[in-house]
Amino acid sequence: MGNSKVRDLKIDILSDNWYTLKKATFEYQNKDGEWQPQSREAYDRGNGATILLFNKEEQTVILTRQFRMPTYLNGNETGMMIEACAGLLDEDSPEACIKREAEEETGYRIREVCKIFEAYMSPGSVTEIIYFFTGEYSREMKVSDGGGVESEHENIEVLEIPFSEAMAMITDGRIKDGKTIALLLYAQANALLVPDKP
Ligand SMILES: Nc1nc2c(ncn2[C@@H]2O[C@H](COP(=O)(O)OP(=O)(O)O[C@H]3O[C@H](CO)[C@@H](O)[C@H](O)[C@@H]3O)[C@@H](O)[C@H]2O)c(=O)[nH]1
Ligand SMILES: [Mg+2]
Repeated sequence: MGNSKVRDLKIDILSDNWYTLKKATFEYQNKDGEWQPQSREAYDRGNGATILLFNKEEQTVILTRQFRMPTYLNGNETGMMIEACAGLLDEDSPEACIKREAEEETGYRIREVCKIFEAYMSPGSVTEIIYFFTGEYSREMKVSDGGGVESEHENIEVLEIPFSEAMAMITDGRIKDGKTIALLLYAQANALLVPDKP
């Protein structure tokens, strides 16, 4: 931590049930040099990784569909979300995490992944940084049905969708997940799904 405009930082834990809700109390030096007391809450659920699995030949991407309670509480009629495969790092590196999650959630054992960027997805309220990857998949990489970890009741549906359809799903609102939109737009901007010239 190296911001000289922040001093006297204290952290209180407001909730420590599944993840951690923290309250940071501190002073922030404003433009006039005055120190102002502030407090901000931050939800800490660790960091995560996500991946766009794509197949250039077939022009398809692998996405997942699952129930997300927080969206159900905020206007998502069914609570179902279409998302790129993603997971929390736990003790793993981002690359090891995303390979593990890809296999658990989608059933594909991906050999090579490419880190494209990292992003705080909700910097005013959630501490999490997400590491973004892309990876090519093909039939022979499929080692199981995926679906997520049984004991965690993940109930994840695996979808294989034409890339053009996935892009249309952003526009018509069927895809409403920030990390998934970022990955699909990245793929379009960088022509990832454009077939190799013969
Ligand atoms: N019992 C219990 N389980 C929880 C709770 N919150 C989450 N879980 C479970 O913990 C597991 C976490 O699964 P991961 O695959 O590791 O993470 P994720 O939920 O897919 O999260 C990913 O996507 C999120 C949304 O975009 C990201 O925020 C996150 O960083 C990550 O990328 C899931 O089975 C989820 O249901 C909780 O409060 N209680
Ligand atoms: Mg997940």
